Amino acid sequence: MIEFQHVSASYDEQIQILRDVSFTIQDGDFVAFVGTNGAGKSTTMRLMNGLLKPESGTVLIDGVPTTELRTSELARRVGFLFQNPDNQICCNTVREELLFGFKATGADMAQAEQRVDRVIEQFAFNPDDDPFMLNRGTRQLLALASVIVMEPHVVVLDEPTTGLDFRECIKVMDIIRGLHERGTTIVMVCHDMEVVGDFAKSVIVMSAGKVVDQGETFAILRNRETLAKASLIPPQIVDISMGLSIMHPELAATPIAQANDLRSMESAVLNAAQGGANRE
Ligand SMILES: Nc1ncnc2c1ncn2[C@@H]1O[C@H](COP(=O)(O)OP(=O)(O)OP(=O)(O)O)[C@@H](O)[C@H]1O
Repeated sequence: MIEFQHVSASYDEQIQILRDVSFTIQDGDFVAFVGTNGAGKSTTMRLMNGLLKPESGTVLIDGVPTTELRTSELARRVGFLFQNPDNQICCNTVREELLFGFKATGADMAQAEQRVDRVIEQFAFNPDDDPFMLNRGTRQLLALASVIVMEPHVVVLDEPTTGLDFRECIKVMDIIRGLHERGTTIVMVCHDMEVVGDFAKSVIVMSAGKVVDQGETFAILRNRETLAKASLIPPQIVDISMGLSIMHPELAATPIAQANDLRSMESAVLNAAQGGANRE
């Protein structure tokens, strides 16, 4: 479990970046942090992996303040994927890169070699490839794999799909969904509301260094006040569903006004059409 209790933070003690931020992320959740540029989302992520310490308030990982956890212990509990894989990759071969976290935390290397072999197979990597010669999407997958291989309880992802094409984005998100299904807690910063709607179970909305709303994904993505506060545009189907129920108030009580994805919109529209045909 991750708890932020009245956390304030800054980089240079002059400008306060986070102000009195409180939230709880339960084990096994899949949470998306959303909000405008500069809202403080990445800063919040840095507080979770101890790269930044709170100026006031407490960040607790499994009940222990991050200020009391050694960096290696924190790294074992919370895996972190940076926005740019090139800030993460530092070794000359794929295999070395996947072993790096184990060496840095003094882990059992026999077990490490086994896990690395499994991940190389799962991702279909060539272990001898030079990471810096790989394309952007594969470097992102390698950075993700080097987090996953450590099997942390929590994986924090700062905009995991930025710079990826559609196919690469689906591949990365499918791997993250698989992790979540196997019980890993996922915390993700994401600007793409389609991705948030498709994957996240809950959403925390930030604006100007504060949490302005939090809750179940579609309760947030359907809240006009919250969307306006954080300048968010909901996923397309949600936008259409909300728009239709404004333009046609008689639809507000029908499944069309509740449709959050293409499949539920399709069945709501077909049902409505069949109802209309039966009445004729
Ligand atoms: N290393 C740093 N030193 C000083 N100020 C920083 C640093 N990193 C971020 N900031 C400032 O902190 C504020 C919050 O930045 P942060 O990156 O946390 O926001 P964000 O919500 O993740 O934004 P984005 O969506 O653009 O990534 C911004 O005003 C930013 O300029």
